[in-house]
Amino acid sequence: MSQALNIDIVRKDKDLQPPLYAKRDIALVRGEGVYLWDADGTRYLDLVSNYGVNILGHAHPKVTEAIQRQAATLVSCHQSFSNDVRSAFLQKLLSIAPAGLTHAFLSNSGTEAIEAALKFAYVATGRTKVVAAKRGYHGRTLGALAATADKKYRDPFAGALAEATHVTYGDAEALAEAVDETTAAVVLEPIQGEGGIHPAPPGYLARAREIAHAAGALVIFDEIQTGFRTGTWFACQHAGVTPDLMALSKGLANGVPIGATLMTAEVAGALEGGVHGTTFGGNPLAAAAGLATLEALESEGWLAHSAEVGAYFIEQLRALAHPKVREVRGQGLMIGVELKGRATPVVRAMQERGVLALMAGSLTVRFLPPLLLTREQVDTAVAVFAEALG
Ligand SMILES: Cc1ncc(COP(=O)(O)O)c(C=O)c1O
Repeated sequence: MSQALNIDIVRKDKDLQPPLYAKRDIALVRGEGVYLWDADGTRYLDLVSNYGVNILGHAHPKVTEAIQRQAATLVSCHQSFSNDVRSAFLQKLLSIAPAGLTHAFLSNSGTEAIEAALKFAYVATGRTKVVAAKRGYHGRTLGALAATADKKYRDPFAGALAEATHVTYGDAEALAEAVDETTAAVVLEPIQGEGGIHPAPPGYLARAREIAHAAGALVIFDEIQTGFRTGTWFACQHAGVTPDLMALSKGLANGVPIGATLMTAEVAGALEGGVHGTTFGGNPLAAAAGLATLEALESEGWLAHSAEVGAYFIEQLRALAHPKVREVRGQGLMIGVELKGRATPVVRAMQERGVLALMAGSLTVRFLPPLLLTREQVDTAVAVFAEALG
């Protein structure tokens, strides 16, 4: 394929949409496993996996087969009708959920999963105030945006956002001060993703649950980015803390749009018809992809693999002891390298060398690869990262 073809696609993609994204200058057209190809036929090692979505890599045979089979059977089915594949998916999802989360509402994205969690917490508590964390990211619909901290996203909509207080992540004292008898929910990521890959300090999630419950508020864990990626099904399982509501999306169906809001029987019991709804949520296509994804994660042993390879990745990054690196943080295959300077040039230099990485904030290079990554591919990634640092 010619260079002109790639540039032409990039230009149209850019010109025909509102300018909401800082575009990278390649057009990706195909993926297989941990690799992506652009329209010119250049191959990239994918440490982005669509911002953490393609947990089983691209075109995983079992997920592809499930999608093809379901596409030829029944794509769409409103949740007012029952469906065989949706039932099987829900059963599987709730069987791996932390004990106590017994019901799930299905939607189509991360922000929708949070939006539902907030509404359910409002209804279950009869309150509307949210306490969330500085650096926290929970999506950009108006409800979810109230919980998101970044002023850049919030300020244009300040007048339209629900009441929310943002406290320093990891500071239980600050949380205890902010939570009161008007608080519906405390919303936290077990590891902050967009905010720079910051794992919760030991004991923080358990303390947050205690503080919330003492005030009659609920705890929402946002596992949209952490889910399936940290060596266990869910990151809160490392801390042994179960929330009242848990939001999932990204990796859950390996690329088919999906969101899920898991909840306790108590929260489910407080909801009634009309509280929330969606036309596409729970569609059989996404359910089939989700079921195949969860089954493959389990039967092929990818959680244990990601714990092992992730620890190796972190070890190799730390071993670089590069003077431009401030800190390496993460768990499993959710890894951030905070630099002493801007991350953009490093991410760009890696792309030029055939490795795709992400930013998290302006200083952190973020790696969210498919769990399929091997030690050899880690070695390549670390060598390219070191070269890109200069
Ligand atoms: C922790 C977290 N919550 C919520 C979201 C929003 O998900 P979506 O972009 O699917 O709406 C994201 C997306 O990056 C996320 O990382």
